[in-house]
Amino acid sequence: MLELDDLTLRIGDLTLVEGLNLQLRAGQLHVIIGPNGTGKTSLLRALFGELPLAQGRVQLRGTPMKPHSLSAWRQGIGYMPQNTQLDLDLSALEVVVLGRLQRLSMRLSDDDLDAALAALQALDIAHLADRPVHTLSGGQRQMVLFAQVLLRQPQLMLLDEPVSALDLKHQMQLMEHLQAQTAAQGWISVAVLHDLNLAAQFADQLIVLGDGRLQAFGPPAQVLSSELVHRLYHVPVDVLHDLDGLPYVRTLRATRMEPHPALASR
Ligand SMILES: Nc1ncnc2c1ncn2[C@@H]1O[C@H](COP(=O)(O)OP(=O)(O)OP(=O)(O)O)[C@@H](O)[C@H]1O
Repeated sequence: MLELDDLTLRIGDLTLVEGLNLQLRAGQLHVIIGPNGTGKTSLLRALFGELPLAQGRVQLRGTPMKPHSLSAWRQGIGYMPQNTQLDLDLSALEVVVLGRLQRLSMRLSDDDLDAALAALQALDIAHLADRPVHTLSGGQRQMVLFAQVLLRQPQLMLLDEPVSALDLKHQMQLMEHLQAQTAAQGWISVAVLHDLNLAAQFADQLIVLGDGRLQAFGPPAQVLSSELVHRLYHVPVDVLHDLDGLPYVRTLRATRMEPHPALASR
């Protein structure tokens, strides 16, 4: 369990997130949704120990996060930040092996290399293994960094917009892998997504942030409503349900473009 108790985050005079209480369970995929600038990235950074807590407590499996022992805290965390720029003179395989950094001694073991290759294969990107990472496309980099955090075998997985550069096939591949491994390995996974339909399809629990506060928390079928989406994003939507009862969001246009009169008469 990851417990957030009365968490408040500030940068200077700006309060980013206030009074957040959450209990996130092992084996579940939690997806944070919410408008731009509402504190999603800041929350992940705080959970990784990159942004100090202004107030409140965070505990992972009973162990509190403490400012003087952050490197120990981070050992159990797979963190994939939003920025996936990789100006390194390393191959994709070498970048993935860095996921084992906390365990690497002077030499790489065959086991480390096998695990890195297996992670690339599981994500269908083994063909990228020898490519220098600075030559990869944005989507390829994102997949390689995902393989790297998988290799950490984290207790807590923090992913900031992990599919933002991915095509449809790779979005599904990454999310399916994350969901399956979270359940199988008992990870506590937290991912920020902007795509509400992807969030509804894969989240066990949605964490809905708006105006720096928790607006809703729970399974997508209970949480996602037209009223909530409209209140958050000020966009008219219908929230419909598929045959499995999963919600999906259809955006509605408030106005329709009329053809220019000169074109309409043609
Ligand atoms: N280093 C910083 N200095 C000043 N303000 C910051 C800093 N980092 C974030 N903020 C502000 O904190 C607020 C929350 O930012 P954050 O990046 O957490 O939002 P977000 O929900 O992840 O947004 P997005 O969906 O656009 O990625 C924003 O108003 C942002 O401008």
